[in-house]
Amino acid sequence: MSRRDREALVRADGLLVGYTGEPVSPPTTFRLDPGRALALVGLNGAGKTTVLKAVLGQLVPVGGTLEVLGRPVDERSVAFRRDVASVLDVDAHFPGLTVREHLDLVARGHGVRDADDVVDQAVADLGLEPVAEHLPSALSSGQRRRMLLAAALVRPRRLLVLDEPEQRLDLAGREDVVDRLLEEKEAGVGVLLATHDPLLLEAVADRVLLLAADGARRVSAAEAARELGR
Ligand SMILES: Nc1ncnc2c1ncn2[C@@H]1O[C@H](COP(=O)(O)OP(=O)(O)OP(=O)(O)O)[C@@H](O)[C@H]1O
Repeated sequence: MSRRDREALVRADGLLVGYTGEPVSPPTTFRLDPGRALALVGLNGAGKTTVLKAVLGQLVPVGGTLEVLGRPVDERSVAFRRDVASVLDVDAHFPGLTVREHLDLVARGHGVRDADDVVDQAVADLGLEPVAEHLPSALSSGQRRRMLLAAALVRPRRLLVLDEPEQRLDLAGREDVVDRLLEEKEAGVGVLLATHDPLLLEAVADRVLLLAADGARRVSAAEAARELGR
């Protein structure tokens, strides 16, 4: 394996993902390097989330090879849990903790030393100040989504996996996410996302992989954004 290959955060080769042994999308081949962003696009049901679940170790691939951080996925390993942050479409939060308490718990649970500063920054970046002391039940769906995104940003990470981070966000929220993801890339984090948002594609994605029934192929961000904008 070359040094470049060893440094890849994700390498998929002929990857087939699906449920009960049945692939839901064509084989996909891609790699993601530090400081880069790869976007998966495609129609509803094309298999984007399923690919992300395989990368996160929530599903065993049906075929092909998949390596994350240089080895087959083992989501139980300490290194994997330390280095991989994700936000899927799951409302994963503690109902009895305020926004700030939730973020603080995530940061401290991951051993972040300057947790107070990191949490303050994420609260500000995601526009959560007005609701920082609120319980999740008192948040709008977009504010809850912002909290979940913030939770991924208060913990250490080398790889950030996001499933449609634009969901339920207003334009200002989507612009906040763009700004944060550009900072993530700048800091050397690799970003793997599924999205339907032309803004994210054009502003953040370095590569775009289109999943379609007749095969997966690379398209330009502009081409994908045009398709999605229709
Ligand atoms: N738990 C499951 N068991 C069986 N099939 C599933 C399961 N979850 C999803 N599928 C099927 O897998 C296919 C791909 O779903 P997936 O959620 O990956 O699509 P997607 O590209 O993320 O779509 P969307 O744009 O709607 O989020 C769909 O046909 C879906 O019905």
